[in-house]
Amino acid sequence: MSNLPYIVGNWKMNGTRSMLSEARAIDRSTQRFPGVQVAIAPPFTLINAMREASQMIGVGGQDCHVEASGAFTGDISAPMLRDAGADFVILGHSERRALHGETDELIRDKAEAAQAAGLGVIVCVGETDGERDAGNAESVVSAQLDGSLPRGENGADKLSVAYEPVWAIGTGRVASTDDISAMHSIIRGKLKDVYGEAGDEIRILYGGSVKGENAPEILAIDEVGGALVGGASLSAESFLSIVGAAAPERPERG
Ligand SMILES: O=C[C@H](O)COP(=O)(O)O
Repeated sequence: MSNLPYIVGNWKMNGTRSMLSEARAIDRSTQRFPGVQVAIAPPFTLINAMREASQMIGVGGQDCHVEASGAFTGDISAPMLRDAGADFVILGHSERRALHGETDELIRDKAEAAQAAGLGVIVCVGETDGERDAGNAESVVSAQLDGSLPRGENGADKLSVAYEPVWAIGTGRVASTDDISAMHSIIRGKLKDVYGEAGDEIRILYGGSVKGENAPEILAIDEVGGALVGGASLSAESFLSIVGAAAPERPERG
């Protein structure tokens, strides 16, 4: 299990082949930051091309089906992601939970299927603003973790958790450092309950309006092991400013 800071770009439903130039630029510059693990989850259509166009960065999917194959029109399975060159998959993103009705149980099944296929998994959790205003942020996130974390002997393998308060996604509003710190500590406690000692090694990413300007402060928070980045991952320049903020030392020349 790597303990490098993990900076993951989620391109969501953005990007055609013309955007591979951004991925190439990110890949080239990532060589200057050996102390950071960098990855991008493009749309399914770009996974294979991005894998072939890059050497340093991880490439991942944004979702997968529970089954390995079958009559599931429009879906993509975990072994198919592997076959296309993906290393990992993002599961349970709030947009999938809200717009596709994904339940904790389904996300857990997907996570276990992805791990069985050899993929790393990023399980996303996070409360809405209504849930936070009602004082329920902690209980909502805890319940999401209880329901959606992969179990079984190797559940902690290549697993990360992304805390993304829904109200911070794409809004320019960022959770306060105190709130991020408090929630990440709660998540760490839960991971230790579920996985024992292995729960200490799982990286907990923050996501929600992370930019180059706020990344240094966010990434310095105890228990923040990286960032899941949406909008700012779509250009090499803005994404690399976040990667640079995660680098423990000055970049190597190049
Ligand atoms: O997966 C990424 C998150 O939804 C964050 O998106 P954002 O950086 O555009 O707020």
